[in-house]
Amino acid sequence: MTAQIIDGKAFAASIREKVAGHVARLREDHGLKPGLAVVLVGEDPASQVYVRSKGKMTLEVAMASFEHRLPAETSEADLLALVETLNGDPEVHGILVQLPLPPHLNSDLVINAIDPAKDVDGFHISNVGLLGTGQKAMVPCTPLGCLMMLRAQLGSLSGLEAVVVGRSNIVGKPMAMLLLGDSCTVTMAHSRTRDLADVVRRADIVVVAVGRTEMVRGDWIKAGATVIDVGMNRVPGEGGKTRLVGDVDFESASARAGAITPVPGGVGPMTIACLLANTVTACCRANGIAEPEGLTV
Ligand SMILES: Nc1nc2c(c(=O)[nH]1)N[C@@H](CN(C=O)c1ccc(C(=O)N[C@@H](CCC(=O)O)C(=O)O)cc1)CN2
Repeated sequence: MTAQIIDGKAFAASIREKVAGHVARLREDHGLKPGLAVVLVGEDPASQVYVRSKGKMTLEVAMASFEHRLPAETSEADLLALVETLNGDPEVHGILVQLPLPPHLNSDLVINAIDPAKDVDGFHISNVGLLGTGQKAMVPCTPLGCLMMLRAQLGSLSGLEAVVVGRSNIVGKPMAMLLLGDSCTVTMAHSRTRDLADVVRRADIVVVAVGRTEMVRGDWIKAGATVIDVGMNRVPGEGGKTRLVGDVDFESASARAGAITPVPGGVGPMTIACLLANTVTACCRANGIAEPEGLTV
């Protein structure tokens, strides 16, 4: 079997187009302009790239973009004061603090200082609790993007066996909650799971977010399974350059899977598209306007 490639880049473009339509309607019908504030502390090169993309794409869908770049040595008190200001700013509907933060800053403390209604990352403890109890939450962008791709690929997920490899707060745990919400039978596995290959082999859906280069091999994949690779690992490439590879060995896995996301061009682009979608959702909720269909779960 040769897997169908799930084109996250094209899917993300279609979501951004939908978001742009909703932004136009919010302006025409309600005089509203959704605004997203992104806070970057320090100069981590990858974070700088992501924050630049977020700002550019926010403007492309005609939302307001507020970028705050702070020096690496910013104190926790100063960062918390900025979050407080953004919480009170009526032009800001979504707040995102780019992770990772420099080690002297407590990211849990900072994230939990964000107004949960503006927490477009869905990382605030209130949103985690709402998602975990099946209530209306802000849903973390990467797992939201994965769920959208799975639904588009498979239709109903009800009753399917799903294995999530990786237990991070940003991807693994919320992904498991979302799959449970869609009535999958969910197993959470991780790098210390015994007989991991056998656990993965029983899955109709495999989501891998474990941060280990090409750890999941083709012979771990059940024939016809849908494989979502969230991994983003930089490895040496040709001519002294680096290249990006996932947590799944793409070549061998695509020989067995029914469908698979590539890296790059799979899950990554969905993350920013879902961030824009969450900002529209937050703006609607803040103003008592019915939320557009299809932008969240
Ligand atoms: N506050 C947050 N911090 C971080 C998040 C997050 O969701 N919220 N996620 C990641 C980084 N991230 C967005 O912030 C992100 C990662 C990757 C991509 C992406 O489009 N990747 C491309 C490849 C890009 C490249 O070549 O480097 C792809 O996979 O095709 C977008 C956003 C950590 N921090």
